[in-house]
Amino acid sequence: MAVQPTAGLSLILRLELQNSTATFGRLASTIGEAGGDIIAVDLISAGKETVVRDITVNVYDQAHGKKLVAALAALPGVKVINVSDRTFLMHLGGKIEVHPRVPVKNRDDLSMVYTPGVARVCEAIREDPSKVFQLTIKRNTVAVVSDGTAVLGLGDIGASAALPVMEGKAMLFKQFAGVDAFPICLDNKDPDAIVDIVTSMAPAFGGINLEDIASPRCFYIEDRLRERLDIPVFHDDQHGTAVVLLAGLLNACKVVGKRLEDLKVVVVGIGAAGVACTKILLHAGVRNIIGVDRSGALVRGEQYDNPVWQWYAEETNPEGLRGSLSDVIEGADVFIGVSAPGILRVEDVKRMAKDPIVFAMANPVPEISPEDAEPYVRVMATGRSDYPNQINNVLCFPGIFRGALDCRAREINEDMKLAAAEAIASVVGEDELSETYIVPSVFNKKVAKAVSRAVIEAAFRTGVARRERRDLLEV
Ligand SMILES: NC(=O)c1ccc[n+]([C@@H]2O[C@H](COP(=O)([O-])OP(=O)(O)OC[C@H]3O[C@@H](n4cnc5c(N)ncnc54)[C@H](O)[C@@H]3O)[C@@H](O)[C@H]2O)c1
Ligand SMILES: O=C(O)C[C@H](O)C(=O)O
Ligand SMILES: [Mg+2]
Repeated sequence: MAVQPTAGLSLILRLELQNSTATFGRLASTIGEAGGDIIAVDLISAGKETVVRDITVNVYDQAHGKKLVAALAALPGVKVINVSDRTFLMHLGGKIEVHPRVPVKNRDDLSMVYTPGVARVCEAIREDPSKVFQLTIKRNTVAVVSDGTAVLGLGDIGASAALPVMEGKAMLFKQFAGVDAFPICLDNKDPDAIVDIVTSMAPAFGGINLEDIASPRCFYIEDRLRERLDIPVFHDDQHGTAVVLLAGLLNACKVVGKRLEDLKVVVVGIGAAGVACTKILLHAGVRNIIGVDRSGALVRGEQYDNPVWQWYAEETNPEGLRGSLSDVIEGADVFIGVSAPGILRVEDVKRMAKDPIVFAMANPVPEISPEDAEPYVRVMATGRSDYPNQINNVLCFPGIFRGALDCRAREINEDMKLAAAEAIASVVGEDELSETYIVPSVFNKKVAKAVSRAVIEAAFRTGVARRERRDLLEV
């Protein structure tokens, strides 16, 4: 599926060029003709006969990058010295590190932060366990836990391969909401073992963000952990996604002038994200939702091995539509994809209702490319950073945990999620709303603040906050 060249695949080509404008001209036009997008040109060294330059080029995909490099290597006067991938360069050595909050400059400091002084702090926590929130990292630290079974849309790629995503989540927690998050990838797929491991490590954390754990195991793991722990347990692919989806849909409906209760919504991919998106939409008042997975639409009366699908079939698809995505998409107002790349065909988009809304949220490659869909849709969104309308759980998880940690919430409940969705939607003013601006940018500093404020309010309202309101001023 064609997507435009982006920074997601950006190459730095170190080239030795013969010192003539003709060489550079040929080089630039070869890159342009091959569909590469030149982002930067840097001079590394200059000699009499040759110069060495770094040319940064965005490409479509790896094959495109290879073709482009081969075309350059074939040019007279051009020698390819090295090709590096900027994304890989950003991952060298990992993306996060731990910093001490107080300096340890001498023996006095050492005897306070460490032995013997630390022992009194330990005793204080033993006497009053709630002091762990004041005297340790617990108050501001979240574990990002994955078993590597549903990493983005890449599937079960294992714990080590999941680590770059979990590090990325940890970075975003810190950058957008000041939350210290730690990536924990478990080389274990036994749901009960995962529950035991996470329960055992919970003392160090103020919250647990489950990430990229495949369904239906993710439902069991989250439910058990919520029963066993007194800190928020939040499966981001379920609830973070659902919150942002609802925020986007609230605003998209304003743009197209439709009401939630009148929509026909098709959700494809009835896994972690699809189930949670459906639940939040039902909660928000959407009545006609049809869920489609690999074997077609889920229909009441059928027997499914997955108990969550059994629930799903009972609660959705009021008209009992059967068949494939193509069969059920006729007349739909909204398509929500949380499944796999390229599964939505242009012909099917054309058969949706007037002013269709398409949220193709599979990562890293959406269900349909915006380039293919845009001519036929009114509002188009993906999960990616390189297109407008990024419906991605990063708009939710930093702020929702910020709020939960600050008021020391026991859990993140339905009211807190709805409040978060409304807060995200409200950051885009009515006068700013448009087809290409239904959710705020991830970089909009108002987002995490608005979300955490709304979440704290909802936590107090629903009685799950463990701090006094007045103490929040100290945060
Ligand atoms: N944009 C976001 O914020 C966001 C958040 C969460 C998940 N996602 C994306 O959604 C996708 C699913 O994630 P998940 O965590 O729910 O995974 P999951 O493994 O829990 O669920 C995926 C579901 O999609 C179904 N599926 C796969 N291929 C399909 C196809 N061709 N047709 C119909 N159904 C198909 C699977 O059977 C499964 O039920 C991934 O691509 C992920 O990157 C995006
Ligand atoms: O990681 C993302 O970009 C969003 C989401 O958590 C996903 O699994 O795709
Ligand atoms: Mg995820």
